[in-house]
Amino acid sequence: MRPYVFVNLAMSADGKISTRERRQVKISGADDFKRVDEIKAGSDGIMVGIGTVMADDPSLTVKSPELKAARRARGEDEHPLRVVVDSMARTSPDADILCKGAGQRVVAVSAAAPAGRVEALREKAEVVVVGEKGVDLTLLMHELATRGVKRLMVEGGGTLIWGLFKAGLVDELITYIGSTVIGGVDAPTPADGEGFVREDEFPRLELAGVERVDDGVLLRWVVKKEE
Ligand SMILES: NC(=O)C1=CN([C@@H]2O[C@H](COP(=O)(O)OP(=O)(O)OC[C@H]3O[C@@H](n4cnc5c(N)ncnc54)[C@H](OP(=O)(O)O)[C@@H]3O)[C@@H](O)[C@H]2O)C=CC1
Ligand SMILES: Nc1nc(O)c(N)c(N[C@@H]2O[C@H](COP(=O)(O)O)[C@@H](O)[C@H]2O)n1
Repeated sequence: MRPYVFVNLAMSADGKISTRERRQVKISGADDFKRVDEIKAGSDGIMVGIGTVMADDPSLTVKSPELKAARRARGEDEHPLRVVVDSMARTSPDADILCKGAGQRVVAVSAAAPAGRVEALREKAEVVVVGEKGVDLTLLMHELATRGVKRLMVEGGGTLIWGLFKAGLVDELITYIGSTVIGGVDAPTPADGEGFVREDEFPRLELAGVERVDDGVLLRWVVKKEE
């Protein structure tokens, strides 16, 4: 049992999701940010890796007052359950994702995480231990499903997205391609990590939507199930 997992990200025309300094950059325009807010508000959970928390310090809150009100009217928290994938419990207890906006948080750590940092995080979030040295994403998905997460949005970054593809845990990939070039061999891309080598390992995608948004294009891909 696991949630439906969809990845949403914004990349430049040359396929970069940030600069080589891993600084947060604005790739999307106003219409795309509105779309992202809507799909976030329609999700039960939203997940990022610790690399994104340290680079961007995102809150991952729903921004629109109307969307927050609609969630409350459905009996939901204003914001989806926020999840950080963080083997060594490096998330700062002062991170925006733990401090901004009401609602529940899960920090997924491994058994190797230092006890003191885990205890500090327990003040702000539920800490789930899944995996020995790194976070076992399959076990984490099961834990999230038992907490009622049916639709999970993944906001990045590239290392986490790679890990999810590698584990066969992605159902849908939504990419906004913006009208800019970032460049840099070390700039992060939508799926980093070690990468696949054999063609028979490559996840296969079916194009489910193409739409012009702002000055860029939104692509929706559905991951084909293995036959
Ligand atoms: N344009 C966009 O849409 C977005 C851009 N970004 C950008 O992405 C960059 C951050 O990406 P990145 O550095 O790759 O960091 P990620 O957010 O992908 O976090 C990666 C970290 O997650 C932890 N992790 C734990 N278990 C796993 C696992 N099983 N698989 C994969 N990762 C795991 C690892 O750290 P540990 O071993 O310590 O647990 C790993 O280094 C930033 O520059 C940010 O601005 C981010 C989101 C969206
Ligand atoms: N969709 C999208 N477009 C961009 O241009 C971006 N830079 C990002 N980045 C993601 O948005 C997060 C910010 O979240 P908060 O506003 O703090 O809630 C950031 O961390 C990236 O995940 N996304």
